Parts: sequence; structure tokens; C-alpha cells
Amino acid sequence: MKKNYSTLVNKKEITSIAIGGFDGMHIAHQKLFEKLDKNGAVVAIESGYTNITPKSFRQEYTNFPVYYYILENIRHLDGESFVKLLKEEFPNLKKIVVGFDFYFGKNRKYSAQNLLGLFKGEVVIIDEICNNNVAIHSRYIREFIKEGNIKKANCFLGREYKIAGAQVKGQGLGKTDFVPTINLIVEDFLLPNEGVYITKTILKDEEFNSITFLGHRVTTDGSYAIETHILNKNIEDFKGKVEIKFIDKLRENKKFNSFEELKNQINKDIAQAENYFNTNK
Ligand SMILES: Cc1cc2nc3c(=O)[nH]c(=O)nc-3n(C[C@H](O)[C@H](O)[C@H](O)COP(=O)(O)O)c2cc1C
Ligand SMILES: Nc1ncnc2c1ncn2[C@@H]1O[C@H](COP(=O)(O)OP(=O)(O)O)[C@@H](O)[C@H]1O
Repeated sequence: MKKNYSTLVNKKEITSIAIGGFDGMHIAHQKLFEKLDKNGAVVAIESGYTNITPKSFRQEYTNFPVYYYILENIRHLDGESFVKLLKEEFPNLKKIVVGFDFYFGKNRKYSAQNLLGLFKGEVVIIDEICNNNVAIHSRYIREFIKEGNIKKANCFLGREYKIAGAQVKGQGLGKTDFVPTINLIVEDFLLPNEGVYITKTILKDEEFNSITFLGHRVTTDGSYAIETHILNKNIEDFKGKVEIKFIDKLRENKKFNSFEELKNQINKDIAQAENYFNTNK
């Protein structure tokens, strides 16, 4: 896990910044961060639409401190005022790093190229970063997650897609009729589509191999649930924060004619997940 800047470093010490939305903190974003010096910082402009790394979750994926600015508060600025604001915020700023498609100011009128004339310091513009000729962008990662294409999403992220939530009470059926699961409620994060996933689950900083079901429990009460079963471990009444890292999708959600059929399928899912973990140690 990366640093947690609960108290951010003094902005006067910052000499370089990377600017953007940075939802996902994906591979291309990390390429920008590589151009920062040791007193670098990430300036994350919050659009309100971030759902891969929502709110303050971006800090987890970089060692540089992340400063958040609300897009609504700065989108009206002209080029000079935007650069002036950056200079006021970071008085010792010497270098700005942005990508080829960075636009800012009123009506996104100003481009990365305009920064070269506006900022009296070094401006680094990163060329488009691609994976197999496809540009890496958070909008594509969102599509992959939504369609359950976790492998592709992870490939663009450069890590496993992770969501966080809080434990909630389930139907109480898992333990007796199926397998025990931790049910959770997730806010802000984009959820993969309905189905069964090979996952890792983090409980109180400890990571466990797991299998996770997301979807409407069409075989039981029909309600939407996110529930994770920790493999080969008995977890008694866990309460608190739950994090889930997605590895791959196993199958779609399905309605079974009996609890017994669902239980048989769940056992098969578990065997498949175990097989994955045994062969990918
Ligand atoms: C690995 C796994 C796969 C599951 N697959 C399905 C499914 O395909 N269809 C379905 O209706 N419910 C499925 N469920 C959800 C069960 O219906 C659920 O675990 C059960 O209703 C118990 O819920 P509870 O934990 O709230 O008591 C699955 C659960 C797990 C753990
Ligand atoms: N594929 C990429 N190649 C180069 N730079 C990129 C790429 N994706 C984003 N950037 C840069 O990273 C910063 C954050 O961009 P942002 O718009 O938040 O990313 P995304 O396009 O993934 O949503 C911007 O300066 C942007 O120009």
C-alpha cells in the first residue's frame, strides 16, 4: 500500500505537479507521475464522476501527495488565471506534467500546448500511452468493468480493480443452505456486472483468496447483493470495512430451480476459484 498523506506536505515544498482527473490512477497516469521530481505532487481535478478511484482513494496509488480541486470552482478560469492559481497554490512550482489531451479553462479552450506559453517554467507533455494500439483512458476501463471484462480492465489499470464497502447483514441463508458469505454495501465505486468473480478480499489489512457474487439473488429473495465467500477459512461474524480486488469473471448470474442446484453450482465455482489460486501462486 502507498503512503497515506493524512496531513499533506507543505505546498511550498512542491516543485512539480501532474494535472488531470486521474480517475483510476491507471498505467498512463503513472507515466505522468514518473516525470515528477522528488518534490512532486498530483493535482486531481474532481469532476464528480470519478468511480474507479472515487473521492480520496487516489492517494492509495501513488507515493506523491494528491491535492484535490473541484472542477466546478476552476472551470471558468482563463489560461492566465489558471496558471496564476497554480503559482499561488504552489509558490515554488518549476515543472508541470500533463498528457497530450489535457484541456483546461473556460469551454476547455486551453490545451497542453497553450501551457507552454502560459507557464514560465518547464512543461512536459506526455504522448498518448497505448496498450496494443488502444489508448489507455478511464472511460474505456469503465466500459470493461461494466461488461465484466476484468482482465482487460486490470491490464489498463496495471493492477487489480478494487472496490471498498462496509459489511451489512445478509439473508442468513448462506451459512445454513449454501456457503457463508460476508455481505457488503458499496457506494461510489463502479460495480462489475452481475455474476460470479474470482477475487481477493481484504479484511482488516489481511488479504484472503475469495469468490464474490454480485447481482440479484434470483434464486432466493430477488434482492441485489454483493457477497464474498473467503476460501478455506472460517470467518466468524466479520464487521467493518471490506475491500474486494477483482481477478476474473467466472460466470453470469443464473436462476436455479432449487437451492440444491444453486449449492452444487456454488461448489463448482469454488473448485474453479481454488484451481485458479493453486495454479497462480
Ligand atoms: C459463489 C456464489 C455464487 C452465487 N451464484 C448465484 C446465482 O447464480 N444465482 C443466485 O440467485 N444466487 C447466487 N448466489 C447468491 C446466493 O443466492 C446467496 O449466497 C444466498 O442467497 C445466501 O445469501 P445470504 O448470504 O444473504 O444469506 C451466489 C452466491 C455465491 C457465494
Ligand atoms: N493514454 C494517455 N496517454 C497520455 N496521457 C494521458 C493518457 N490518459 C490520460 N492522460 C493524461 O493524464 C492526465 C489525466 O487525464 P484524465 O483525463 O484524468 O485521464 P483519462 O483520459 O484516462 O480519463 C491528463 O494530463 C491527461 O492528458
